[in-house]
Amino acid sequence: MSANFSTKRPLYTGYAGSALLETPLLNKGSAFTREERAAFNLTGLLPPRYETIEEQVSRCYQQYRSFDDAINKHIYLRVIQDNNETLFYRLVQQHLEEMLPIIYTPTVGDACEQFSDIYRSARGLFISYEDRHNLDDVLRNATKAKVKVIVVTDGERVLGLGDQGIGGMGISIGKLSLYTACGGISPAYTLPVMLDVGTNNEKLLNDPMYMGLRQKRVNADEYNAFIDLFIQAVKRRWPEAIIQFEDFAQPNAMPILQRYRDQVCCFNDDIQGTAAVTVGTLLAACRSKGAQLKDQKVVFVGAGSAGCGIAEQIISQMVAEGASEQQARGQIYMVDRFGLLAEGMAELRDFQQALVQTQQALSGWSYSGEFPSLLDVMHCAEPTVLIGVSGQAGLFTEQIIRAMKKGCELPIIFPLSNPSRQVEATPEQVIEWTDGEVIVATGSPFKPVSFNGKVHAITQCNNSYIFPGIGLGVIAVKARLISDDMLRAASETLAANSPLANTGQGGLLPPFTELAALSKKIAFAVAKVAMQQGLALEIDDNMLQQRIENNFWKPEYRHYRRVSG
Ligand SMILES: NC(=O)c1ccc[n+]([C@@H]2O[C@H](COP(=O)([O-])OP(=O)(O)OC[C@H]3O[C@@H](n4cnc5c(N)ncnc54)[C@H](O)[C@@H]3O)[C@@H](O)[C@H]2O)c1
Ligand SMILES: O=C(O)C[C@H](O)C(=O)O
Repeated sequence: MSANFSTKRPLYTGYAGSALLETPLLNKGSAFTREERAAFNLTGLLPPRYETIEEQVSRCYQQYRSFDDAINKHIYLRVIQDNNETLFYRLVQQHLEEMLPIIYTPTVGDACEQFSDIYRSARGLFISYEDRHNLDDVLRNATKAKVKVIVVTDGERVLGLGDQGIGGMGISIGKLSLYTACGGISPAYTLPVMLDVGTNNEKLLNDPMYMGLRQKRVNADEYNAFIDLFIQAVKRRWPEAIIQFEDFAQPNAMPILQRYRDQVCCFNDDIQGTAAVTVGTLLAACRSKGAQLKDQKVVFVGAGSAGCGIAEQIISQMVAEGASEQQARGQIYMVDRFGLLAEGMAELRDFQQALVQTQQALSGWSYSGEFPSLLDVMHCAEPTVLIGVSGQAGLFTEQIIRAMKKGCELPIIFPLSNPSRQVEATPEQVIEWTDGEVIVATGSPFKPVSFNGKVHAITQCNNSYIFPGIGLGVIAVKARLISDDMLRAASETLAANSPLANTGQGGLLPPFTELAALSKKIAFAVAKVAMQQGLALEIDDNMLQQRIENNFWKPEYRHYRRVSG
C-alpha cells in the first residue's frame, strides 16, 4: 500500500481499524474525525471526543513536563514518535529549542549507551552480519516504498562515547528526526539503519540485556565486503537515496567515503558535515572580528575524522581567500595523543599525512618531548583558533587556555566534542580563563554564561545546521552525488546568515528556531552548485524555490479516503 505524504491532497489508504492506529505514519489518534472513524472501522476504538492536533500537543507537552530526567523525556518522545509521527513532529516543532537536546545531542548519547535497556519498539532496519546473504530481502522488509534519506551507522564511534554496538541506532534515529524537524524531509521517506557487525565493547557483550550480535566485530575483509553488499543492495532498492554515514570509527570512516562518494549520493557527516558547519562558524567568527580566515593560525586537538575533515576544508577556504596551499597548511597544527603531527611521526593514517608540520617549520621551537605537546604548540605557534574534536573531556586546561590568550587578544575557541560531558572545556571555563575576551562555540548545547556583568550566549556549532539543508537541496534537484563544492556552498550560506557577523549582535549562528528557514537557503545554494557541476538536471531559480517548498513536509494531518485493501 503506497501513499503520498507530500501534499494536502486526500490520502488514500487501505489500512483500517487497529492496523491504522498502529501505523505511526498514518495514525492520528483522537484526531480522527467522526466520518473517518466510521469509514475506517475506528468507532469505539478511541475515546469519544474528537481533538485537534493542537489539543493533542498540549496533552503531550503536559505529560512530557511531568518527567524530570532527560532520558525519561527522551523515552517519552520516542514513544510518541513510534505511535504517531505527525504529532511527534508537531510537538517538537512547537518546542524545538527545549526538545532538540532531548532527541539529539546530548541526551541521545545516553539513549545510545542504554539502547537495549530502554528499547520499546521497532524502528528502522537492523542489518546483522548474519543476514549478509539476504540483503535484498531485508531491505524489502522495510515497508517504505520510497526512501530518500538513509542515515547508517555501525555504532563503532558514537559521539565521544566509543563503541556502542547496536546502540548506534539511537544516532541514526536522532539525525533523521532533525532531517524532518529542520529540513522538512517527510518521515515517510527516511530510514535509520544499523549495520550490526558485532561490538568490541566488553560491557555490552557481557550485558544480558544487550540486543545486538554477541560477538567481537568482524575482521576488516569481512567488514568491507559487508559494507559493499549493503551499498549495492541500497542501490538496487532505492537508487536515488542519499546515504549519510554516521559515527563510523576512524579507520573505516574515510576509506568508506572515498570508496563510494563517486558511485552513490553519499556523504560522511562526521567528516564533511562537521567541516561544513565548523568552517561556516569560523568564517562568521572571523568576520565578526573583522579578520580573514587565511590569516588565522589554527590548532586542533584530535586529528581524527572530524579534525582532519575540518582542517582540509579550512585549507581550501584559506586558498580561496588568496593564501598559497603551502602557506595554508603551515598554519594548521594537528595535535593528537602523541603530540603535534609532524614529519617523522610513526603510524600516521593516510588522511593525516598531508597535515603534518615540517621539521623545518619547527626548527625554531623549544620543546622537550619527541614531538611538541599541546602546551608547546600554544607557546611556539601562538594560535588564534583552537578546536577540540578529541572526544576527551578536560583537555583544554586552564594552563592551555591562558597560554593561548597570552598570544592572542580575542581567541576563537571551539570545544566541539559531544556529548556535553566529553567537552574539552566548558564555555564557562573558557570564558573565565580568557577574562571574557573570547569567541566560543560548542558541539552540544550549553546555557548562556554570565561573566563580569556580561551575558555570553553560547553558539552550538553542530552539524544539525548543515545536513538537513543538504538533504533538502539534493532531493529538490535529485542530485546524483554530493561534491565538496556543494558542501562549501552550505558552509558559506551558513556564514552569510550569521547574526553576529552581519549586525554585530546576537549569536554567531542563527537560533535553532530559524533552522527550517536556514535549511531552505542552504538547500537552494547546494542545489544550484549541483546543477552548475552537472550533477543534477538544470531548472530555473523559481522552480528550484518551488521544489524546495513542495518538498518541505509539514506536520499536519491529512484527510483520508479508504481504498479497498
Ligand atoms: N559539530 C560537532 O558538534 C561535532 C562533529 C563531529 C564530531 N564531533 C565530536 O568530535 C569528537 C571526535 O570525533 P571524530 O569523528 O573525529 O572521532 P575520531 O575517533 O575519528 O577522532 C578522535 C581523535 O582524537 C584523538 N585523541 C584521543 N585522545 C586524545 C588526546 N588526549 N589528545 C589529543 N588527541 C586525542 C584520537 O587519537 C583521534 O585521532 C567526538 O566527541 C564527536 O562527538 C563534534
Ligand atoms: O551528533 C552530533 O551531535 C554531531 C556529530 O555528528 C558528532 O558525532 O558529535
